[in-house]
Order: sequence, then structure tokens, then C-alpha cells
Amino acid sequence: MSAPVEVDIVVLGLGAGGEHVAIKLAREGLEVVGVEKDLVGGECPFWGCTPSKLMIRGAHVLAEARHVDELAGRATVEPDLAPTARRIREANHDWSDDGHSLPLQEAGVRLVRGAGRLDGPGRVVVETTDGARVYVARRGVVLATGTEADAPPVPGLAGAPYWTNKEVVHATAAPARLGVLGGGPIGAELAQAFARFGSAVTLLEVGRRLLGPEEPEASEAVTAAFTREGIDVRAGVEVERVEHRAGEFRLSLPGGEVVVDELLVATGRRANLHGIGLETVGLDPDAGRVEVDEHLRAGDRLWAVGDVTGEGPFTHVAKYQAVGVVADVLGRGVRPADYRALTRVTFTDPEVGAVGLTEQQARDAGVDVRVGLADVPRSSRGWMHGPGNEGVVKVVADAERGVLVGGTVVAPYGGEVMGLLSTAIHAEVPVEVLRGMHFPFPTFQRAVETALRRLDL
Ligand SMILES: Cc1cc2nc3c(=O)[nH]c(=O)nc-3n(C[C@H](O)[C@H](O)[C@H](O)COP(=O)(O)OP(=O)(O)OC[C@H]3O[C@@H](n4cnc5c(N)ncnc54)[C@H](O)[C@@H]3O)c2cc1C
Ligand SMILES: NC(=O)c1ccc[n+]([C@@H]2O[C@H](COP(=O)([O-])OP(=O)(O)OC[C@H]3O[C@@H](n4cnc5c(N)ncnc54)[C@H](O)[C@@H]3O)[C@@H](O)[C@H]2O)c1
Repeated sequence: MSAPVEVDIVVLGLGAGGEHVAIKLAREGLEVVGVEKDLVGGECPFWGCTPSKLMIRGAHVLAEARHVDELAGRATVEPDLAPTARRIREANHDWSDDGHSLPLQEAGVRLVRGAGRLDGPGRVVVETTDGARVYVARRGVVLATGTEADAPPVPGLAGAPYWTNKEVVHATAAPARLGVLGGGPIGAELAQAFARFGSAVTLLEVGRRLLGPEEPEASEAVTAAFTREGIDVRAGVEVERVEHRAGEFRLSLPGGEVVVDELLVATGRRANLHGIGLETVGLDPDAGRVEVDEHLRAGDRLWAVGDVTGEGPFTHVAKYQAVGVVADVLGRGVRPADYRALTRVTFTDPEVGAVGLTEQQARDAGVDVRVGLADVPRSSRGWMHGPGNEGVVKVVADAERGVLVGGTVVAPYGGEVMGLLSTAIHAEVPVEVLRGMHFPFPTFQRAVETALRRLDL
């Protein structure tokens, strides 16, 4: 092991959260070591947000083209994943991280490639190809190691050549038959994308509905759209066994079997915290997350950002928290982290944009709840949109305070439309003030106005 090297900050993991912290602190003149065992940039650009959204973009274009006969003439659509696969490969430079690692180093970060682990407060050991290196961080360590795909203990699954998000982004052609295990955001987004590229998709969700944590109305709208597009959605089913032989996956279900060519497992994520030395800094090594306070502090000279904090597994949360860590390390006017108006968007069609609490979460929190609903197909813009107009707007209000605490927009561009509810909840704008706003005709926003009007307040 080499002699310990003293620096100001060590950032362990250089994904969305860690990359931001490392670059900003180095630009402020701090001595920063950034440790990464895989690609600088992490999950989002290489195996997550970007490739999945590029697939979804191609898939949405196909869906729009399929409406031409009904709305605008005649079109023959021959789906081909190859151009999208090319865009994905170009976007992430063939899975090379120069586009991330070079700017990082230009900012002054010392990049150390290898697997790192905590070795007491302010100490990090990195296993590099040249042996172990030890760093002592005067100001502290920022833990930002993210998550990896988790797979359920279904007999026969381990060892079968199934896809996770790491493999699916390399697909260059849509399989004839695709099984998707898990109806969360990853499963739902990719099930629809592949269906639109021509795969016969079976989507298997163990819970009662797709997108379980979101409003039931959102699950209903998405399930209806999926079913109409020919996706075989099965919720409340548990796969009993998986067998892979002769190039096929055979999934045994109670009362039947599903046979597919490829199987995507999207049943949740596990934080990269195992073997990372949490016990050396007084934390529980078996915890599924690192608890942080409102300044992202997790212990003595220890901060954590991103998915490992369990505050919201989204790139925008990792970046939001990174801003907080930078301010706290530098001792600058720190804004305490606030998740009241946490936003999330599932990029299905219809898109599910949500912010704050669901109705059930608000009730569980003891809020005096009022709910307003509006059907998107019945709104002026929804009707004009025609095919593909499924959706609903739901607002959840706290009657006592006269403000919104949650909102969901399921609609074309639902994630964009939801933005106005996000502002309202973040700034606690009174519902009366919102009702007095101008809502341009004929935008999807007018369904939000209808939902606000229907609140019994
Ligand atoms: C398919 C998919 C689609 C997604 N789509 C969206 C989306 O549309 N919008 C959105 O907001 N979010 C999306 N997400 C979630 C988003 O990717 C994550 O929330 C985000 O990447 C979290 O950033 P992070 O910095 O916490 O972790 P990560 O991006 O996971 O980065 C952690 C880094 O730490 C490294 N690391 C781990 N252990 C060690 C170690 N011991 N030593 C050194 N390095 C280590 C890893 O190699 C990795 O590079 C998606 C995720 C997936 C999988
Ligand atoms: N648009 C976005 O922002 C976006 C997109 C993709 C992923 N992400 C984030 O990445 C994280 C991971 O996504 P995910 O969809 O893998 O996880 P998830 O935990 O959100 O959903 C997993 C789903 O799989 C189901 N499941 C679990 N075991 C199962 C089994 N044995 N059989 C069938 N279904 C099973 C669960 O009930 C759940 O519905 C999420 O938390 C998500 O927020 C975000």
C-alpha cells in the first residue's frame, strides 16, 4: 500500500452527483481526488437516462407516424432500431468516458481509476491496477456510489442471459418477443419503446399495478394505453421459474407459461454500498441507503449524494444534492435540502409527470385532503390531439392551508405541463391565486385549471 496522500476532498463515485461535486470544488481551488471504478459520468449517460430516452424518442416518432392514416394521409411504417442504436452509440462515444473524464481533469480533479472504500473518517483506500492507494481528506469524503440493477430470487433466473439496463442499451434490433420483469419506470418505459419498435412485449409486474408508487389514475391511464398498443400487461403475477434453453426464455407463471426471445429484468435497484467500509465510519454496513441530514452530511467528515441517499433515485435529485454539498463544504450560505416538491417523470406515452405527495401519501401524513381530477381526452387540447390523448390531471390539496401538496399530469408532454404544479407546490402558492392565473387556450395546461376548479375548497 502506498504512503497516504493528503488532499482536501475525496469523491467516491463519479456519476451525476459525484462528478458535479468534484468539478465544482476543484474549480473553487480545492485539492480534489475523484475515484471511479467504471465510466466517469455514471449510470445516466451510458446505461440510463440518455440511452433510454433516445430509444423512447425513436419509438414515439413511430407511434406518431402510425397515426398518419387516421389524421393526415397515408404512411407505411417499418420500424428499425438500428438508427436509434447508432444515436445511442454516438451519444456516449461508444461507451468511452472522455467527454466526462477530460473536463473533470481540466477542472483540476485528480482522477483515480479503481474501486474505492472508506477506511475510517476522512480516509479512502483505492484498489488500482498499480496497487492500493490511500488518501486522507482534510475536509472530508463525498460518497456517491449510486446503484446497480437488482434481480429477484426467481429460480432459474440467476445464470440465465437476461438483460438489465446495462445490456438493453446495446440492442441493435428489437427482439421478436420480449419479456419485461418489473413495471416500474424502467420496465414501463422500455416495454413501450420495444413494442413500438415491433417486439411482442409481455410486461409482468408482481404488484397490483404498473408504476405502483404513482397515483392509481396514472397506472390506469398508462395500462390502458399499453393494452391498446398490444402490450400484454399482466399485473399481480409472480414468475415461479425461469428456464433458458434453445435461445428462448420460458417463464412459468401460475396457470401458464410465457416464452420470449429476450428478457429484461427491471425489478429495482440496489445501492452500491456493500464492501465499501461503512462500518469504518460508524454506519451500518447492511443498510440499503446512507441517511443524510438536510446538508447531506452522513457522519464525521462524510457527505453523501445521489441514489445512495434514498431521497429520490433521479439524476436531478443527485445534481440538486450536489449543489448542497458544494455549498456546505465551502461553508457558503447553505440552503437546506427540501423534498416537498420532488418531481419525477416517467417517459411513457402518455408521459407521467408527478410532484410532491400522492393522495394516499397526503392522507397518511394526516393532511386534510381535497382532490381535483380532470380527464385529458375531454379537455379542448386533448380532444384536438385525438389518438394518443389518454391521460388525467390530479391535484391534491391541503384544505387547511389552501395550498397544493401534490400533483400528477398524465398527458402528452405530461412532464413539461407538470412544471407549473411544481412551482405552485415549491412556492406554496395559494390555490385561490392559481385559479386566478391565465391558462392559454388550447394547451394541456387547461386541464390543470379544470382540476384546480374541481377542488372542493
Ligand atoms: C434505465 C434507466 C433510466 C433512467 N432514467 C432516468 C431519467 O430519465 N431521469 C432521471 O432523473 N433519472 C433516471 N435514471 C436514474 C439516474 O440514472 C440515477 O438517479 C443517477 O444516475 C444517480 O446518480 P448517482 O451519482 O447517484 O449514481 P450513478 O450515476 O450510479 O454513479 C455512481 C458511480 O459510482 C461508481 N462507483 C460505485 N462504487 C464505486 C466504488 N466502490 N469505487 C469507485 N467508484 C464506484 C459507479 O461506477 C458509478 O459511475 C435512470 C436510471 C436507469 C437505470
Ligand atoms: N424517468 C425516470 O426518471 C426514470 C426512468 C427509469 C428509472 N428511473 C429510476 O431508476 C430506479 C429503478 O427503476 P426500476 O423500474 O428498475 O425500479 P422500481 O423499483 O421503481 O420498480 C421495480 C418494479 O418491479 C416490480 N417487481 C419487483 N420484483 C418483481 C418480480 N419478481 N416480478 C415482477 N415484478 C417485480 C416492483 O413491484 C416494481 O413495480 C427507479 O427508482 C426509478 O425512479 C427513473
